[in-house]
Order: sequence, then structure tokens, then C-alpha cells
Amino acid sequence: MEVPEVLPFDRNNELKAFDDMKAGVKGLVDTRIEKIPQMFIRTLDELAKDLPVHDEGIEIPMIDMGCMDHRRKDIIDEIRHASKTWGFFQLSNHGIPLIVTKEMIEGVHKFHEQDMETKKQFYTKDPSSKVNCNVIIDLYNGKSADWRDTFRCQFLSPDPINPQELPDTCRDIILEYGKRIISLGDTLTELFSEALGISKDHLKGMDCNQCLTINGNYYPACPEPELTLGTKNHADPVFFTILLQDHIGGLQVLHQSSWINVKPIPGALIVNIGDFLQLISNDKFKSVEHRVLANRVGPRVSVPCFFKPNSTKLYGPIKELFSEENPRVYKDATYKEYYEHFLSVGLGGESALNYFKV
Ligand SMILES: O=C(O)CCC(=O)C(=O)O
Ligand SMILES: [Fe+2]
Repeated sequence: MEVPEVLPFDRNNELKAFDDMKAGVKGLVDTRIEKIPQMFIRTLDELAKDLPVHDEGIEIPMIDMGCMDHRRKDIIDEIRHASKTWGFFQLSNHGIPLIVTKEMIEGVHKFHEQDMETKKQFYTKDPSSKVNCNVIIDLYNGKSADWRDTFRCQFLSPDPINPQELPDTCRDIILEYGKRIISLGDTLTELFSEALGISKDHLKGMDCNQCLTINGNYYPACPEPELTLGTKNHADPVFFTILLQDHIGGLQVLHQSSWINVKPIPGALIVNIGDFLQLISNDKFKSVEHRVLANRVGPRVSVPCFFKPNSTKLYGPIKELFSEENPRVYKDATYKEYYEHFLSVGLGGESALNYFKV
């Protein structure tokens, strides 16, 4: 019997398209392939450290922000509880209309799905550029790459972005969505302060919502989703994040050593505590690891809005939160020092906060 010759599959043959991507002239969405290249395949070390998924009747807390004037105290209690135990919660009745969230998702589709020639101008690694896409940080520290394209826009830095710098395809909706996120970010900054038991204006006075980066994540359908991740596990290197996701799903949050799926709920927004809020709250609030699975179905779109610290200001735990039972946990650090350390650790590694413990 004739044995058919089976050639070992050489993933490197597929790499031409990805060389372009690494060189910054192509997004994942522009490369239609059937096998994923080596650079996306999770390492044995990553797989060995993976934890189980727990998906039976457990969900991140849902907080209804409606009737705030009458229910403020209850809402603050719920935010405190969620921020201490989960580091994540979903928000309903947050004031951003469904039509605006829907158009924001469509805007991210339009940006990533436009032709390469138009998109090319945004593929830059120039850190001074306020709008760019596809800076895959893990390619720089030897771990597997994430199965996603990303568009980043420094909306407040702290000066507002010049609208002309935004792409034509989604300029209007980013401006509209960004304006509403700034207002929701203001409200959350007050609620977080009150939940910590300090004055309503305390976190705003520390410039916790002074800088805002809006990302547009685009996760193309993946032919081999079990071999890679859409976004590797990480905690956000920011104060807090307000995340919009579409209906596809794939976001998972680490809770009691298991991955929990975050179910998409139309119109709801997800809020999570970032490392810097954990640092200044002296561990009262938790910045929790999360990740996004790759999926055979796609594309999936998400819009994380990151409230970040001013990079040169010195931050440390809030003194009002110290007590004999709760002594200072972290040293003072600038965001620049912290973020450099975060990048050196890379996604999928240990928490960047450990390095700043006293
Ligand atoms: O796409 C998502 O749902 C989450 C992405 C994320 O965690 C991030 O960009 O920091
Ligand atoms: Fe994140």
C-alpha cells in the first residue's frame, strides 16, 4: 500500500504575512490563514500554569446605578464589596444610551475593517503619537503574541486629543463616547472615594481620572483557538477601566483560583480596579487578573477605557487608610517607574505590584 507523504506542517511558511505585521504594516484582520503561526502559540510554561474554568452559576456582581439620588449609599456599599472581593463588576443604568454603545462597537469594526492603505498611517511604534495600533508588547519580551488587533487613542493626556488626529471612520463616535465615559469616570471616581471611606473628592484630587486612553480591540475569528489567547492574563496597569464588550463573549476573570466567564449583557459596562487603585487604596481594593479567549467565531470587539495616572507624579497609599491592623503595604512610585516595571514583567506573568511592596 502506498503511504501518502505527509509533510510536517511548517508554520514558518505562514510567517510572511506576520513579518509585515511585526514590522507594523499589517493587522491580524488582514491575514486570512488556516493555521496559526508559532508566535501566537502559548508556551508550555503558560499552559502548565493555566487554571480551571468554573462556569456553574457564578457571575461577577451586577450593580444598578439607576435612581442614584435615592440609592447612593446602597450603590457605594455594592461597589465597595465588589471592589474588595472581585475587583470587577458590571454596571447597568449607567447613563450611556444603548445606541451610543452600539455605534461605538460599530466604529471599532469600521476602523479595523477598512483597507490597509488607509489604516497604514496608524501603524506606528512612535510613543509620542496619540493614535496608533497594534503595539503587541509581548513580542518584545519573548512570550506568545495575543490574537488581536488594537487601536489606541490617548483621549485625555491630560489635554484633550485634537479631533483631527482621530481616524475619519470613527471620529464622531469616539468623541461622543469619550465625552460620556469622562462623565461616568467622574461619577465612579467619587463613588470609589466614598467606598474607601474618604472624602468624595479625594481620588479626583489625586488626578485619578485625569488621563484617559480609549482602545478598540478587534479579535478576528481564530482557526485554532485552543492554541492561543485573545488577550493573555494580566491586571490592568491603571487606576480603573470601563469596558464595553459586544455579544460574542470570551472575557474571563480570575476568582478564587478559577476563571469565570463574564457574560455579555447588552448595554452593560464592565468596571475593573487597576493596579494603581490597589496601590493607593493600600490593598483595600483588588486589581484582578483577567484574559480573553480566542474564538472560532468572530470578530469580537471590545472597548476598554483606561483611567491612568499622570506619569511623573509620585503616588503612594492614602495615609487615611492606614491603621495598626493595616500598615502601609506599598512604597511611593511614579507611574513611569511602575509602568516600566509592568512592561519588563510582561503579560501573563506575576503582578507588577509585588515589586513595590515595602
Ligand atoms: O477585550 C476585553 O474584553 C478585555 C481586554 C483587556 O483586558 C485589556 O485590553 O486590558
Ligand atoms: Fe485588561
